[in-house]
Amino acid sequence: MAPTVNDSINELLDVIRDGAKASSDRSIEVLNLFRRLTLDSILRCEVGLDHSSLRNPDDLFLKHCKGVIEDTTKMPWLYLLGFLFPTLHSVWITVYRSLHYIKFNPVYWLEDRMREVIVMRRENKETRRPDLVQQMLDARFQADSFKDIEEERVKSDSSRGNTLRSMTNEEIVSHALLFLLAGYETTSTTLTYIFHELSQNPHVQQTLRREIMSVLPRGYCEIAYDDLKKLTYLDYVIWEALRKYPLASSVTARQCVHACNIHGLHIPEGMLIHANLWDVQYDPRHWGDNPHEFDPLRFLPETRKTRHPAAWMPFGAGPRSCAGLRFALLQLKMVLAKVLRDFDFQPSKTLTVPLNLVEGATIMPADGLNVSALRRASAMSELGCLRRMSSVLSMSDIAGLNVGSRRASLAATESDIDNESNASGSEDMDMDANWKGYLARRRSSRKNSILDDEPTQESIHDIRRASITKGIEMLQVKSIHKGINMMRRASCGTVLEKSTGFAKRQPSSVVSPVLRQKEKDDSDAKEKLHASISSSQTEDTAATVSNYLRSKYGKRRASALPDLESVKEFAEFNPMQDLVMKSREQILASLPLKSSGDASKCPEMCARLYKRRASG
Ligand code: HEM
Repeated sequence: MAPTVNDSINELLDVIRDGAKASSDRSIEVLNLFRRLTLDSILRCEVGLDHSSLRNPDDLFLKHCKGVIEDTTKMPWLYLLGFLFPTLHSVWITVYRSLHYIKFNPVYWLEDRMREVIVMRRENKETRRPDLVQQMLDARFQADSFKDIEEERVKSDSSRGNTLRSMTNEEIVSHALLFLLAGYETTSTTLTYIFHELSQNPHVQQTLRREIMSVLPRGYCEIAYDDLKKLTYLDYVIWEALRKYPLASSVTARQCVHACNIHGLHIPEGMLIHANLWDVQYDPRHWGDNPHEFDPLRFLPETRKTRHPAAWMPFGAGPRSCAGLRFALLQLKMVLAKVLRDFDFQPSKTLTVPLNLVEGATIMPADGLNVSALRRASAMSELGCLRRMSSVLSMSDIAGLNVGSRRASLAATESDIDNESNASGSEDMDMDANWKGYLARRRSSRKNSILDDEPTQESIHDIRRASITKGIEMLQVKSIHKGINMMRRASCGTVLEKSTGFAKRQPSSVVSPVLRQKEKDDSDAKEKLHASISSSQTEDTAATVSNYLRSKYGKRRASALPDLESVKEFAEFNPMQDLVMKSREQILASLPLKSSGDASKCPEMCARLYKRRASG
């Protein structure tokens, strides 16, 4: 499942990027986006439909799912009657169905599509795939265990006794529909609330991002399931959002089976009981004096231990609690981990707080949610990662380049450098084309099939190799400027300065004096390099470029964080930050260093400062 969800999230990243670019304050409406994401994931994981409502906002599945949820907000009287008079449920269902003759009911459209898929999957044995529908098709039960729902059928066929039976098509259709709607609406609304809280609480967003970056540093394309388990603060953020917004509280009703007394309150048999989750999850007895505050640290293990187990139950409780809990949590974690690596979220100018909520099947923001999505300089989408890999791996080839024979191209004028920036755009396009071509081929190969092949290691490997080859080609066949440009891009966490064309680091608050000196030396080297390129001193320039590139980028690994940031992010996230920084300062002070050049001679410092990987 994780690779399938990964695919959808990669598409989401592109849509966020494009959507934010198109708006003046980079704001995007995320509720609708997340609905499209969760719809795509659930359709892929549940019924094997290769679907992309993220790419196609007019998608019919999306339209009808939205229609179902909207109906639940427009006809609350019918749902209320259902709750008040549950024994008359067959009447309410008939009323609901009859309304179809007045107004088209989107549930029927979805039911028909599910039926088509299931009939087709049952008839065509070659369409097997590891999804939920397949499990239902394969399932076998004791006929007796279905007495309740199949009473008529089992009675009339009593001679069969304990024979096994499979699920009927109609049973599978109704389960599939339930999973589709439950999976589509709840997770997307939860994501919306989480992004709202993150944009309102920048310190939480920052801490969470640091944790994510420390476990999944730049260069990681796919997120492995095991890595997600290491993200504990991410868990706290999700749990706290589900505490503050128990959006599915309206579906936690139970019917009393035996009359009983609870704390003196008599509950007769057959009575419908509804847990008021909003009261429970804001109760100061469990959550302290300020339950309205968004504080993920409420879920620290020691605090959790002392709390009543039923004080938090956004997924319901007991044997009939949410059947999609694990899937929902997996998806929430993957989306947050990937999106926060690439974007910084802030409240949009048009946002009004508190959110205007509306009740339907779930409790959701009535007007969606607008947030501003700012792409981070270090954004590392799958494509970016491939680009960077190709840039970095090509370094082994640059050593072999005959720099001297490229004098002509090194004698570049200022306008050449500008052209080079444009050319780098075309390289980007080449790489984009590589990637898009690969996706298009994958899609067209599945065009007439409902089957979605999982991306194999091989296919990922192929596209990587293609990008690397492309990068090497650029360096060898074209000019060295393009090589330089690629090396520049290899240094992530930097901003490009158009005027000089060289990377300049963001100022860092936690940088030791020696590291500062190193930065200064770096920037001096860059200026010298640029000056020599501009003044066409070809012989010197060739040597300078070659030395500069080798010393600066030659040994960097694709998955490594830039040295300064690695140390900074690790240290800032670590609660031992002060101790770490102090001990490092002490080590630095005790070293006999005269210049930053000496630093590289000191193995201890190299080990501590320069070669540490964030994942180390
Ligand atoms: C953050 C996301 C989600 C929340 C907050 C949520 C919440 C709930 C709640 C409160 C219930 C009622 C439980 C009870 O009565 O005790 C429920 C039931 C259910 N949920 Fe979820 N859910 C989420 C995601 C999902 C997903 C992604 C799926 C499917 C893929 C799903 C499928 C179901 C199903 C099938 C039931 C009915 C279980 C039964 O009656 O036995 N849910 N959910």
